[in-house]
Amino acid sequence: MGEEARVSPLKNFVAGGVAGACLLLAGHPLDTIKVRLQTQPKAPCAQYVLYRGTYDCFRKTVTKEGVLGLYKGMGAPLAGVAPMMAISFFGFGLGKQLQQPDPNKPLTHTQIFLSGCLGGVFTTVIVAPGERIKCLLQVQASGGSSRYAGPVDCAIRLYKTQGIRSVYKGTVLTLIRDVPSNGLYFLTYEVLKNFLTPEGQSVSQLSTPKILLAGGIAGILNWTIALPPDVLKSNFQTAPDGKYRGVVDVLRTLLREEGPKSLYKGFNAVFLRAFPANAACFLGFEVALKGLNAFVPSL
Ligand SMILES: CC(=O)O[C@H](CC(=O)[O-])C[N+](C)(C)C
Repeated sequence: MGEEARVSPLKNFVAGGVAGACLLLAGHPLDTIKVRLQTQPKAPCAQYVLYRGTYDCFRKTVTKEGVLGLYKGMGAPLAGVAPMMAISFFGFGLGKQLQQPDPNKPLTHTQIFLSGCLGGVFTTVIVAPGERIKCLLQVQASGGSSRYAGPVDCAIRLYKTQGIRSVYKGTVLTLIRDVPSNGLYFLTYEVLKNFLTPEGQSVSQLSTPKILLAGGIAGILNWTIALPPDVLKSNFQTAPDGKYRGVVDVLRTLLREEGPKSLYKGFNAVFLRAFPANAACFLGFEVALKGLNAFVPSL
């Protein structure tokens, strides 16, 4: 693999930022639904459940809060997703460069996977606090209370009351979610890009529908392994302090109270979102990269 020209980590960083903005705009409404479904309180019987499913959650959110309700909690990701994807693409590019001293020697699948994993390690520094704040805001809106006025207020209060540990609550689960899924994400995209490139053509000439297809599938596969740790993370990060003793305790509690199916809570919302959001993400990346190559080739 790898007849593609080598892209500098800096170009990956800038184009990754554009990719992140596209990902957020296309995916945030379904992300709100996902978090609300994942964290809704367990009802004594089906009749009292707050949201009966993806459509029910969508309908109730729009009826109660308007369409903008779907964009609740977007302040933190807005400031977080673009840099997160910028760092993710940067880490991926750096990982590839570190493992490929000779640009003419193609990388193996394992090396591509490991490059993606490196991106996942780097992003955790900003993703863990970003997710903590985002989930708290999404859940408080769904519960009807407004303890935090917004992302900055939330970050300040968490920091003031319990320090940096509270802001970074859920870091281990974020690593468990993002390191392997990042590896699979980039590996899938690169493999599909090569597969979809007609014989004798360069991968950089891939058509828009094929980029969308490769990006969308990469997003879906990424979530098949990211969803169970994501459910644990959302529950852990939004739980009152002291409710869980740690990662294993959240897993045990969820399995005991709601069974193994609970690890795929929010499945419909996640998979409905994954394809369009990640298709938009990779298209944004490729378009931005073409722009950078044309206007700032030396970057
Ligand atoms: C698990 C996750 O956040 O996936 C990201 C894409 C998405 O659908 O939000 C991509 N990445 C694996 C780079 C974090």
